[in-house]
Amino acid sequence: MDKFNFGNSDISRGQMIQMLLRISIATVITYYSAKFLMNQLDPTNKTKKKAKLLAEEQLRRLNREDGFKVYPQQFNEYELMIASHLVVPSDITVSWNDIAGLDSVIQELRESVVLPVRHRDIFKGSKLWQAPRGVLLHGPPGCGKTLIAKATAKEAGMRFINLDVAILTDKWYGESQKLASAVFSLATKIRPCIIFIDEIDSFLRARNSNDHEATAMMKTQFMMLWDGLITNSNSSVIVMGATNRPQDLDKAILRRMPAQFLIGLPTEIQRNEILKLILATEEVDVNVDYNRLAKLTNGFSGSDLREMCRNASVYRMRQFMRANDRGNKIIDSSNVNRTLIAITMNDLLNSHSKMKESKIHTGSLFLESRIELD
Ligand SMILES: Nc1ncnc2c1ncn2[C@@H]1O[C@H](COP(=O)(O)OP(=O)(O)OP(=O)(O)O)[C@@H](O)[C@H]1O
Repeated sequence: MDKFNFGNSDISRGQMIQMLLRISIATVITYYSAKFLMNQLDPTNKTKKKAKLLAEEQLRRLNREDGFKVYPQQFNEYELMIASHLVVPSDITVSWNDIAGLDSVIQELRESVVLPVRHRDIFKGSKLWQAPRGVLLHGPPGCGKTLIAKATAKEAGMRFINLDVAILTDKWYGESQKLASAVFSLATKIRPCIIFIDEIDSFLRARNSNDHEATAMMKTQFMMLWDGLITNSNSSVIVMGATNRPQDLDKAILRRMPAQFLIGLPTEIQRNEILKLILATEEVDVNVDYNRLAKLTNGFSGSDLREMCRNASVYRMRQFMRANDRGNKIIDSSNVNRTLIAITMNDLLNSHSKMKESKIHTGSLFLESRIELD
């Protein structure tokens, strides 16, 4: 029998094998226990699990609704993290018809983005007639940038990744570079796809010496991956960014977004169109004067106009309920006098003056021109 000599004691081959076996089992147990413990201690563990489940569900829905042949198994864990921000086309409820007063922007987006993507088979030989790989929507808050990005995706039949950049920069997630690369590999796998980055300036602002080394590296990598899209002409992946502060963006980023659209505060004519669109689905009294409202709402964004109309409608409903409250009795909807629930000019004027006052207080009323002040 073979004997091994350890110091003063002899060990047989069997004992040697047994010892190696024990060491191996102990190593495996230690490895898995450490992994389990690290998973338990990782504060993002729950979020990651949730994100993975959500991503798998979204990808399954893409298969079901879009006839798209992708399966969660085809994606790595980083791509799944990003896929949790995927918006399935049927969940995008806005279209061009939901945007008022921005016809020229819509027309340009239709020609430069929607048509090349929708008809990419016809123009696949052309190196010039392609959708730009980067589109920048800039302008004050609440004027329709997100609305336009979603409607573009809907009209072009593109999938939409609403990228929350916090996930790339949050130190808890770590591995920022792998996630950044997953953004592009996922988008390419599910193309045609829009990667939408709201407040892109907070993520890709001009680089400076105060940047953390990891952040600077991630930005550089993001741009390299983006360049990969530009050279791969068939990829039909577009990065669409929205910002209130285009001046803060890195020049290198601006170069990668050749299509730039200013979505400014609406003019009087645009406000008139927006008000009509917002109120088109509501009961509105015949005395509502859209021209006057459009004149009065100088400095209001589309989102302010919506809020103004919503408050007017809440006010109308409250008045109606107070007048018709019969204790616990349910109001018979077939018997309601429709003129009593129609929003009136007074409701809108009251709502307007309250909003204007609060906007003046908060310093958020940016007038379009002095002429409209009076
Ligand atoms: N041109 C418009 N036509 C119709 N509705 C509009 C328009 N502009 C804004 N709205 C309304 O305002 C809401 C907010 O718009 P949106 O989120 O697109 O603005 P944004 O420019 O992306 O703002 P932020 O910079 O704050 O993200 C929309 O959901 C819509 O109800």
